[in-house]
Order: sequence, then C-alpha cells, then structure tokens
Amino acid sequence: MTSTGPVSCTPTSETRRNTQPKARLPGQHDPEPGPLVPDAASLALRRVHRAASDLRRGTPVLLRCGRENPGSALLVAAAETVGARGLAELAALGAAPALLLLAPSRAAAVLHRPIPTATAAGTEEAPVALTLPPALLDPARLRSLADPVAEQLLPEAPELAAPPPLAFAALVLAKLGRLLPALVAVPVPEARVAEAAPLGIFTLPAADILAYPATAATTLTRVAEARVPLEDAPEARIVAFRAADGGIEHLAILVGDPEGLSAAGGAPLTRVHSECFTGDLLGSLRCDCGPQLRGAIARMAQDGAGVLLYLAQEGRGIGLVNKLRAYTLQDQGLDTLDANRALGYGADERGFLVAATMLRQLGIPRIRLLTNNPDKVAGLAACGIEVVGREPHRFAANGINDHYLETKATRFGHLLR
Ligand SMILES: Nc1nc2c(ncn2[C@@H]2O[C@H](COP(=O)(O)OP(=O)(O)OP(=O)(O)O)[C@@H](O)[C@H]2O)c(=O)[nH]1
Ligand SMILES: [Zn+2]
Repeated sequence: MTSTGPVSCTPTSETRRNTQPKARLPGQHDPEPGPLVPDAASLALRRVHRAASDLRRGTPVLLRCGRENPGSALLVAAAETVGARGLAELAALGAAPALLLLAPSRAAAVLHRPIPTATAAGTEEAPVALTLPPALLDPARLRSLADPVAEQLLPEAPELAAPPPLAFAALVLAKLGRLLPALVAVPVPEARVAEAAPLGIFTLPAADILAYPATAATTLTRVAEARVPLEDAPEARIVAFRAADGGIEHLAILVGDPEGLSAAGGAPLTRVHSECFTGDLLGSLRCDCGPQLRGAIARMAQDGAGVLLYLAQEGRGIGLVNKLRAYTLQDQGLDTLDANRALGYGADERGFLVAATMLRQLGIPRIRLLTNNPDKVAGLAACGIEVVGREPHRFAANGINDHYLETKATRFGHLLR
C-alpha cells in the first residue's frame, strides 16, 4: 500500500505557520455596524478571493513576501487561462525570463524524467520551475504544458531552473482557484513593483494565501436552517454554514435529534461526505458516492439520529473540472490516485477543519464515524473531535467502479470491513 501522505487537521495546501491575525471565532457575529473597518482576517480572505478570481480570468497577480524575504515579488498567471494580454504584462514587469511553475509530478511528465522532490512548508512537495523558451510563451502551448489531457508535441523543451521565492504560495493560489497547478511566473524587481497597480494588477501578501484554508474554516457561521423531510428520513433538517470568504456553503443534514443525543453525552452516527456532482446528483457509476450518501441517511434514520456533513470539496478537493480531467486520464489507464498526481494535485486535497468546526458549532464533539477511510478518523481526531467508533460504509461494486474501489483499498488504505 502506498501512503497518500500524513494526516493533518488542515488541508495539504496550508501552511503550518499561520501568520494571520486571529479570525472571528465561529459563531461570533459582526460587531454593531460602525465605521467600516473589516477585521484583518476578513481582509486577507477577500484578497485571496480576488487574486484567485483574477487567475481564473487570465489576469496576472503579484505576490509579495512577508518578513522572511523582504523585497521578493513574483508576478504569476495561470498557464490554463493566460492570454496574450496577460503574457504581455508579465513581459513588461518581469526581470528575468519567464518560468513555468509546476508540481513535481507534472514537471516529470513534461520533462520525461523523474524529478527529485524537495519539501516546502513542512510536508509539501516544493514546486519545480522550468525556463520557458520564447516559442512556448504562447497561450495554447502553455495550456498544453499545464494539462496532461491537452498535451501536444512541443517545438522546444523547457529546462529546469531554480524555483523563485513565493513559488509555493503561487501554486497554492492556483489550487484554491480550482485551476491546474501550473503558473507562468516572473520575479519583479522591487523598483518596478509600483508599476503593477496602474496596470490593474492586484497585489497580495503570500502569507494570506497560506493562511487561507484555516481562516476560511474557522470563520464558518450558521446562516440558514430548515426542516426538509427526506424520502429515507422524514425527520430531517438542513443547516447551512458559510465562511467569511463568501465561498460555497457547507451543509449539515441532521436526521432526528443528534444535538440532543450529544447533549445527553451520546455519540451520534456521523458521515463526512465530500460533494460529488456526478455520483450524488446524476447517479454516476464511476464512484460509490451516491449509494454512500443515500445509504448514510437511511442508516441514520434507522439508528434514530445522525448527522451528515455535505462538504463543498468536490473531487477530493480538486473541483469538478479537474475531476473530469482526472476521469479522462483514468480512461487512458491511470488509477484515481495517479490521475490526480498527473494533474499536479495531491491524491487527496481535503482538510478536516471544516468538518470539525461544523460539528463543534452543532454541539456534537463525540461521534461514531461512518467511513472506510482511516484518514478521516485520524484527521477529525487531530482537529479535536472524539471519534469513539468507526462504522464501515461499503457498498457492492457495480461493474464499473470495481477498479476505483480496489484502488481506494490498495492505495488509499481504505478498510475493507
Ligand atoms: N479526484 C477524484 N475525486 C473523486 C473520484 N471519484 C470520486 N471522487 C470524489 O471523492 C469524494 C468522495 O470521497 P468520500 O466518499 O467523501 O470519502 P472517501 O475518502 O472515499 O472515504 P469514505 O468515507 O470511506 O467514503 C467526492 O468528492 C468525489 O467527487 C476520482 O476518480 N477522482
Ligand atoms: Zn463520486
């Protein structure tokens, strides 16, 4: 069995050095309306959202260093979305030849050889930088370098270069934008940093990006709640949680009264379910998500109470578009783990802090977890949730998802019973 990496409370793309000021506590509301001075954590979230949106539109953004590396500035654009204008802006401000920043797994495929991996921010693989010859500074060719699905034979091969400071934060930003983790980058000399704003280029500290997942998780608040009788569980309620980043809401589906059970010292049946548009909504046969979702709710109804956290972490945190790309690679012979790696993503990009924060806010600190995934048990425990037991949650293979289920057992360490 190959390990998919150490389990931690927080997503893999998160720094262990949270340099951000303290966020509002979960459940704590905005102070009385007064002078419009948002707290520092909300401002940091806003900056990251703005930067990720710019990358998604093909606009470059400028990353600045904090105290460790004063003077460093890196202008980056997503290889997947950058157009001629973005490339011209990079050329206008950049001090050196443009680089392509990639995860080592994608760089190895581009260079047709293994890349020795170093680590950044504790346990993460450090990005690899390749020097881009002028012939490759072209939107279509950059897309082909970023995306194994769109790969073409290229006129000139890039060469390995030293990764610039801030390369790691840049790749994390691309992942937060659910883009392929591949960026065109140029270091910008301090004397030229002031030229970015008049071009409409947004600037943010790299520390904001690294702190983002934890800040977003700890600013979750309950925003709506309603009774929604379900086919398999007539006594059900949905509670919606929103983070200060304004991103997609996470949902808790409460069957019966798990809060009351917890208040009496019990440990309700709990399922931490990552959203799967294809499996949950369309009944895709590629995975086991649909049966797991419906099966968990039915089991909670039988048990009398339970809570299902429906988390906006599509595709194990890589997003729907990248999951579809991963499916194309799986049709070409890769398994679900290697397909993620080929795209430059980790095998599993999810963190457990969101789930733990929701459970705490619901007043459910002790649970019996419905899962086959030992990382979920360890991850929730690392976030302070007491997992008093694990209940297996397996469904028979359907003739199409057999290899997927087998990979989860052999390569992700999923338990068979
Ligand atoms: N990247 C990727 N994601 C997938 C694939 N198949 C399913 N998923 C996603 O995997 C997630 C489902 O995982 P879960 O059911 O939460 O959890 P698990 O890790 O399988 O563990 P269990 O609790 O045992 O089910 C959903 O977000 C799906 O969209 C795939 O081939 N590639
Ligand atoms: Zn699925």
